Amino acid sequence: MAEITLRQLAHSYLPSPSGPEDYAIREMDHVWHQGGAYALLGPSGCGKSTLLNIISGLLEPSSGEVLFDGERVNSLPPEQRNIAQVFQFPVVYDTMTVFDNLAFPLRNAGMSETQIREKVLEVADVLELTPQLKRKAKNLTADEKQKVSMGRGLVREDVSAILFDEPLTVIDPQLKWKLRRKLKEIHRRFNITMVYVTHDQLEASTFADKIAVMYEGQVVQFGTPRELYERPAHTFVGYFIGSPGMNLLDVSVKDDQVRCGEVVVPVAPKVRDIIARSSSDNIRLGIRPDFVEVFETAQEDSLAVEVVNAQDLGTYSILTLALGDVTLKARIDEDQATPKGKAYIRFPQARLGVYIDEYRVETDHE
Ligand SMILES: Nc1ncnc2c1ncn2[C@@H]1O[C@H](COP(=O)(O)OP(=O)(O)OP(=O)(O)O)[C@@H](O)[C@H]1O
Repeated sequence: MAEITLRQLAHSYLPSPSGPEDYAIREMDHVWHQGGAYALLGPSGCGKSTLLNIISGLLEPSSGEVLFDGERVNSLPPEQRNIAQVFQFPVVYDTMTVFDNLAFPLRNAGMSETQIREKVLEVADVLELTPQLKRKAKNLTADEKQKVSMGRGLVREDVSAILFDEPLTVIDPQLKWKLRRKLKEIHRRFNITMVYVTHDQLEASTFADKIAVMYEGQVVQFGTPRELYERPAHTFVGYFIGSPGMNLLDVSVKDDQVRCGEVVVPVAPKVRDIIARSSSDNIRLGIRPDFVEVFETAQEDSLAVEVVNAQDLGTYSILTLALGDVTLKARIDEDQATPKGKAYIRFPQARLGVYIDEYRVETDHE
């Protein structure tokens, strides 16, 4: 069991990196608390595997520290870190039985055969592998093999954390859901710190209590699925989480009014002041499609838009709207009539985020 702290951690695969873009991991501080169920979510190439390999000891970071329960482990090899890692492709000993595969780490640790049997049977039961215990691993299906890989991490009582690197890649879609639930159940039962790497937001939010979103070698937000959805801390989180992603409108202040192109956007005075004071030319207002209010007639503070498209998705529709030269999306429920041609939209102030140089700025109404 361990709390894993990453302190001023950075990693470059290049011998002499010259700028931030040469780093697979840009300097970061982060804590994975003991017993947490975490996901590390981000697009391909953002540094997820690099970070996992640094935690497990397969890779030594260029700078910074990895601490387990406050003890620096940078120079400890993987076998002394007591971290179990489950990779995309199952790692099993094909010629051994499932029982022997699961028993392998325990025999290595010198545990008695009686204890080994007890532990293997317990883990096999949780993973629903009991009927396969006597079978040779080479005769298993891909998902059974992956369950054996997971089981090898779970049998060890000394394990500090289990790191999963896209573990369901080789699993049939209908079984993925079942295995994800299994993992959640295992997490509750064994209370082990688990970090689950994925590029799939659904996988991340069904498994994890908290998600670290990675982008270009940095954790840009660490929060519950709800926090990531309702208050994205970075434009990337707004774009990457949710479907469709958050609307982002380029804005500036002209004649004391916040404008998106030529359209004046009504915002709270505090928001206007923040935008007016900023010297950046990268300022955007962000709002999720489901927080955009849509009306058929003009309302106080509403903006006139053209309905470009309406996509009926059963219980809701996604509208594509033109606000001046800008296109945005709004989601309306099935009980709301779909407007045609002209419509009016309003941005509830509490749902509107201000992003300066991609990061969300705190405003009073939040
Ligand atoms: N062994 C390596 N040598 C050099 N560059 C590497 C190496 N491994 C990864 N990289 C680079 O480091 C960056 C981060 O890669 P990493 O594999 O950690 O990302 P990832 O988020 O896990 O992506 P994926 O989901 O595609 O595996 C990428 O730009 C990648 O090209």
